[in-house]
Amino acid sequence: MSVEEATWVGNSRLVDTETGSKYDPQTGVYRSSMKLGDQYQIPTLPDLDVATFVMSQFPPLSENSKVALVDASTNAEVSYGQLRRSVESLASGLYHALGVRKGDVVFVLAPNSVMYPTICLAVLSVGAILTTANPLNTALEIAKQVRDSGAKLGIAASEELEKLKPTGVPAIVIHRSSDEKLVSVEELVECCDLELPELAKPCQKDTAAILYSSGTTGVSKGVVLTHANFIAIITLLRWSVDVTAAANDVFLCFIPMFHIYGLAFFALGLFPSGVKTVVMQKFDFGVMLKAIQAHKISNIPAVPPVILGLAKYHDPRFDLSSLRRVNSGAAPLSKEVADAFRYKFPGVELRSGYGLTESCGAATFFPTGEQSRTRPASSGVLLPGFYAKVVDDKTGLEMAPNGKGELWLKSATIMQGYLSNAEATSATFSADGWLKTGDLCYFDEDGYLYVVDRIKELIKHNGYQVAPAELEDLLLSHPEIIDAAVIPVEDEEAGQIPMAYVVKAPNSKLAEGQVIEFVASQVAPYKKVRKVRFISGIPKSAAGKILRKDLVSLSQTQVLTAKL
Ligand SMILES: CC(C)(COP(=O)(O)OP(=O)(O)OC[C@H]1O[C@@H](n2cnc3c(N)ncnc32)[C@H](O)[C@@H]1OP(=O)(O)O)[C@@H](O)C(=O)NCCC(=O)NCCSC(=O)/C=C/c1ccc(O)cc1
Repeated sequence: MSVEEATWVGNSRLVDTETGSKYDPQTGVYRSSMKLGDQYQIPTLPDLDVATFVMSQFPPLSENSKVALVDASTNAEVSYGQLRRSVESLASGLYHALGVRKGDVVFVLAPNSVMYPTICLAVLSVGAILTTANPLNTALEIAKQVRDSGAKLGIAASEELEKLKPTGVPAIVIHRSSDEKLVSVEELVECCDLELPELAKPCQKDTAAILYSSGTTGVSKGVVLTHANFIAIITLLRWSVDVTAAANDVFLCFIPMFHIYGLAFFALGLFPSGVKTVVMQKFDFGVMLKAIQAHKISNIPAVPPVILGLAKYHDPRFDLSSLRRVNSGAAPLSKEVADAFRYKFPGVELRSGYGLTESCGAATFFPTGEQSRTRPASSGVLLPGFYAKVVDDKTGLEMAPNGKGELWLKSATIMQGYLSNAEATSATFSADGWLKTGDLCYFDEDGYLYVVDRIKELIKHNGYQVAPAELEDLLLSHPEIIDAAVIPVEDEEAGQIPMAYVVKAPNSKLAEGQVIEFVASQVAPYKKVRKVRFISGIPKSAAGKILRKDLVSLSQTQVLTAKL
């Protein structure tokens, strides 16, 4: 597959601007009524890999000096030409110097940096499989993911290397180290330039990444995504950048590249649009305001807590007049927060989108800011090529517009399944291949999606997934806890916080603070249980399933009672 063959012809906007999702009463299926122009068709050539696909659409060689990435803390710039060379050199180093081969899993443990996209594109170029993790995860959590994914090599920020050591997996660091025995990505980028043999190249059906998500129930599982899944979402992303007129925007990246939202946008998907992205290593509100002013940022893919922060705490000493578009994803954006943001920033288009790790990122979006302004509670319309059903959980019937039920999805971006977990995979797909999202939704008559509630057992803290089952397993490992259930409690700033109901062993003197500390010492900060209530028994169904809704109602009553 040559680079030229993968390149789109021209860049004119052949976009059908009819929007909405059409409902077919015969089949009960909603589908996008928007059409992709000819130049945005999802490539079907079987021997195409996502790295070749992305790099084939970099700006032409005559524009090699165009800036792709800027480090927000040092202002160091990476041009598209440098990015291409770094990817090719690192891929060569991974293959020839480190022996990484097609199908090997490479574990990336690092915060955001301008090097992160190079690492992802190089790993994918050699046909290795990317697995990523939050560097705030504990050594125990990382060891579990290393084991589950079968990682063969680690690529870590130097401060995270210690967490990989106990796993025994060989690891390299990102920046050159004073320890001469440590190989670094920087050295490989500088030294290696041997060609990759044709045989090593991956193709569309090969696995590209294993990202972790708890899905609708249970603990975190490896979501298997292919090159084809990424090629499809990246095609749609490029189309959406064009259709939302964002092609000349300067983007700000603080959402993490180790999750699908940041990975699909910033580590892979925005480069075909030729945009410039300013990268923050981690989120800091003040640093974000400074970066917007200094780099004249116009577009921020964000999450609700950041939008709330901008609406509430924006410091007028900063000039944010460059801002044009802010996206919200990863967690529900309330109408109140959206209204408050629009009041503070009347000239900025705020749009919500809906997506999942299991759908390789976005499934819905808003083509225009106006559509979003008039429907502040909606998450937009289906992306082209997506099909949806809204299924009543009791009757199994497909719901017409305004009828609520579980959202089911089909598209070229949907995962292959959960790694080595046939049971969870078959529970998540219907017999005829629909992905059951675990979200309670409806479409209005114009085909706009509204996410009403979560059916799945999941807590979203700052847009990060927290699996109740994982915290319950931990709580049950405490010698003085005989039963436990973890539920979400609404929180203005973080969206939700995890709260535990705990049954103590007889005569135990366990206190709330001890339970909080016990969990906190073993999990990443965003998973901490932040409230504990003791209870005599956990309510369960006849089949032994925790009745979480009853506990959520109980917690709300307890809050009200405490207020009186
Ligand atoms: C920017 C946020 C909202 C806030 O950042 P933060 O204020 O730094 O807070 P953190 O949650 O990152 O963690 C801070 C915690 O870590 C701690 N911490 C800090 N550094 C340290 C340290 N080195 N050591 C140990 N502790 C530390 C720190 O003390 C603090 O602890 P605590 O106060 O107890 O919460 C951040 O949480 C964030 O980026 N969240 C986004 C998560 C995210 O991208 N989720 C996407 C999942 S995928 C998905 O759903 C996709 C949807 C999608 C939807 C639509 C689309 O179009 C496409 C996709």
